Amino acid sequence: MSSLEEPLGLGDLPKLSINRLGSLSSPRAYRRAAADDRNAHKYNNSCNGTTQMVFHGNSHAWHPQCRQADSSCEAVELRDLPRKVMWDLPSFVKIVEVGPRDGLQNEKGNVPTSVKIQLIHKLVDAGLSVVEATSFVSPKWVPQLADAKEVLKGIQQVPDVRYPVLTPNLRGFEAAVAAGAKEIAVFASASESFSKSNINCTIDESLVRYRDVTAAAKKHGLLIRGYVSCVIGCPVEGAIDPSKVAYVAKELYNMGCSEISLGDTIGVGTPGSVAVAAMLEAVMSFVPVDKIAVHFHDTYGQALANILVSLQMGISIVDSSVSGLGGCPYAKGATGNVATEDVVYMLHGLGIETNVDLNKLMEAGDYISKHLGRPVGSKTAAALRKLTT
Ligand SMILES: CC(C)(COP(=O)([O-])OP(=O)([O-])OC[C@H]1O[C@@H](n2cnc3c(N)ncnc32)[C@H](O)[C@@H]1OP(=O)([O-])[O-])[C@@H](O)C(=O)NCCC(=O)NCCSC(=O)C[C@@](C)(O)CC(=O)[O-]
Repeated sequence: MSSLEEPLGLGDLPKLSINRLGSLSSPRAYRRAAADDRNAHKYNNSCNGTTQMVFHGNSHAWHPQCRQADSSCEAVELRDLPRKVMWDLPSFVKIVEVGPRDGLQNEKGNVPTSVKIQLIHKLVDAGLSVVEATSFVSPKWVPQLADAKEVLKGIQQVPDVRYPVLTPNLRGFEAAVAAGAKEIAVFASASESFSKSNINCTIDESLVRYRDVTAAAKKHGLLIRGYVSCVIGCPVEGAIDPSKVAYVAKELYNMGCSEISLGDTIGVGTPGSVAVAAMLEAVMSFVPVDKIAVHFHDTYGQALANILVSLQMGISIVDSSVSGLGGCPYAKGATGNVATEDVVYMLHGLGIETNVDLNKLMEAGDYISKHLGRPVGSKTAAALRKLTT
């Protein structure tokens, strides 16, 4: 047993091959790439190649730009540098916004249904194509989402946008379908203790239950998302063996989940070779990489670094929560998900497309933060607001 205050025994995890990480940047590769870029800068613009960082209001990004006033170097913003030092990054990342569900399930105060609906509309308006709307779980367990039916019915669904909802059992599934759900999500755990405290059954019992739910969903032609929680650590059991994560992911994939989201529920993962990379390697043995999503809570401030490593390993689906809302009522010590604004800022900075408008996303973040009566929980949004007001 390890408490949250004690470091998890991650060193005990089995050592798996991490070949895909072989392409991570080395200092030598970095120096070579940087030299190439300096040369390109000089050759293309016949200038001395010195640059300064300039803030571009429209794109909300800092870019290196030539110091020479009359230079045409503006075009040479060293855009390719990230790709030179970090190989294999995807050109597009799909963001799955989980704020209205994962975020609001953890709020102590009551959030009115109309506010939840408005938040979802704002997130879709910002360009997010997947917004997890709510959960059809027992209101005794999660009273915050007791208005699931009203929320789902109240949304003006936009074509081509997905609004998955969590369903823990057939009862929840039927209620979700009756309210108009077109996509559901089942949620299992790689930790026995968390499975028991979150859904009151063992891992294997949950898989039996989810076989019924996914069979029913397939009959109705619904899309199915599968979650695995505690993929790195559990507040009760400590480090979780990657083979346990791989087992649950494989079972969910084989029962018809089209996307498997791997949740670092208590946010203890680090980008080091053992924790996140080994877990992803283990899952990739059973689930195609383009079907895997990563879901990092930011308890230890490691989420963005973990996402970056995941991208380098081929992942292109990332879960996040506007304004960093979130946590799980049944995972002691878990704080919010990584903030969507911070993920978008990082991805755009890497030259990766998301189709998300950061301005509109920040408006959604302001809206819900104001409602909850606290400052916005995204570092990016806080910094950009200071810069532009
Ligand atoms: C699974 C159960 C229902 C088992 O709960 P149980 O108590 O074992 O089941 P039960 O069948 O005895 O039901 C208890 C009561 O709930 C009712 N009930 C039963 N099912 C439903 C339903 N679908 N909708 C509405 N009501 C329901 C049922 O009718 C009964 O009511 P009563 O007869 O006492 O009046 C419960 O444990 C539960 O709802 N758990 C959900 C907990 C939850 O939502 N946790 C947060 C989501 S997971 C998460 O956040 C992690 C994730 C996904 O984000 C990834 C990550 O971060 O790692």
